[in-house]
Amino acid sequence: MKMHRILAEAASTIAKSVFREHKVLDHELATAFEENPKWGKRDRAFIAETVFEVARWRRALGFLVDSEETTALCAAQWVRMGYEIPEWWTYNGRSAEEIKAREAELADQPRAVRESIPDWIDELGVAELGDAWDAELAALNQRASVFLRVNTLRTTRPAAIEWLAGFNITATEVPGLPDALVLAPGKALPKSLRLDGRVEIQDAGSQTIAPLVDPQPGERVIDACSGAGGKSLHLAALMKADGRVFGMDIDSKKLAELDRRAKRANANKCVKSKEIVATTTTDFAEVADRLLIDAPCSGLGTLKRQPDLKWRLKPAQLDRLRGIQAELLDKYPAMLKPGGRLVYATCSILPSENRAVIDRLLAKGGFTLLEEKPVSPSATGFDGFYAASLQKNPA
Ligand SMILES: C[S@@+](CC[C@H](N)C(=O)[O-])C[C@H]1O[C@@H](n2cnc3c(N)ncnc32)[C@H](O)[C@@H]1O
Repeated sequence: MKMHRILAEAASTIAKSVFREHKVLDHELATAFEENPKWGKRDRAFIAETVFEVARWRRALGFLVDSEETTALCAAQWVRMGYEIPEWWTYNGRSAEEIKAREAELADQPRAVRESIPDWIDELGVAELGDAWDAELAALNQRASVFLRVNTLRTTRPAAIEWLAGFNITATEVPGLPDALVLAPGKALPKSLRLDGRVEIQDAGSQTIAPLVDPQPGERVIDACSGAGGKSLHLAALMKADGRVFGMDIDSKKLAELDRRAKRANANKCVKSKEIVATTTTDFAEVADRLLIDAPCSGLGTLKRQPDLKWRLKPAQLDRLRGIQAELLDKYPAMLKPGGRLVYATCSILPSENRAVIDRLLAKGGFTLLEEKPVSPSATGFDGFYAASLQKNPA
């Protein structure tokens, strides 16, 4: 296979900005694609595969090529992809033949190298998950499938499958999740279909959270960390857009995106965005029948989708996130009616961000645990999530 120099250089530049400047891979890729509209589908696929796999397998590739330089890591990845390393590609590291030969030795390397994860996360995984860490880590290194949630305010699942087939996109039902579809491997959803509102890109694991809130038509539901509203829109659909979902966040840009998405989804009469300010918890005191706290977290359950995250995340950041999680569970339940339901959720698989946070809430009193729902990447093939539903004890 022939490799184009401009594309190879673009991929290496993106990978470098991710590793050296801690840029977010997804954003860097989107910007590069926007700035280069002439790149075709195959060009984009080559760049995306290179940078995603280099980010995913950084340490393993480093072992193969015996270098940590991005140019060398890219060379090792291209060997894995079946390319010959072009003579114009200069890097300090082993040759293609040596790279291939070292694949066999990779199996004998420590897990953190083999599975390509910083030592501190590997140690944390073992400390928190014990024997289960091996399988979870391996699952988090798989390539992610594209999952969709059918917006039942606009269409039905069979009609959505047919609609997508009209664009030559094969989507199949995901067992156990009534609104979920998965695309055939390697297929993506073009932008025009993403902006249509009939379907939303939403991981299957994420689609297990809103049903746990169990919102009923006519109720008032607060989604206290709504971001751009992946779960707010799901809540509104489950309520048949009858009632109110307050999508709250401290980030007004994300709320503006929620407003746009709600309009496309036919949910804008039900979903109202509210920027969180100092008086929000008193303004909304005991207003909600149900409260979702989809807390900021390490995101370690989503490494398949954002492998660059593992190199950006630092122990101090994780400590800070645990502090925020505790603080949100301290403050936001004031917005819930007595007898109402609280759901706490994260996209982390670490018990210290999940059950430990709930245990502290339970120890303080005032809540009864109803159900816990961990989503294991190795057991499901989905992103990793955790959710716990609790009842606020009646007054
Ligand atoms: C896990 S993300 C939410 C994802 C979103 N629920 C979804 O389904 O698309 C966590 C969100 O919490 C927000 N956040 C951070 N600190 C917050 C705070 N103190 N109060 C409310 N939201 C906060 C972040 O801006 C971010 O959007």
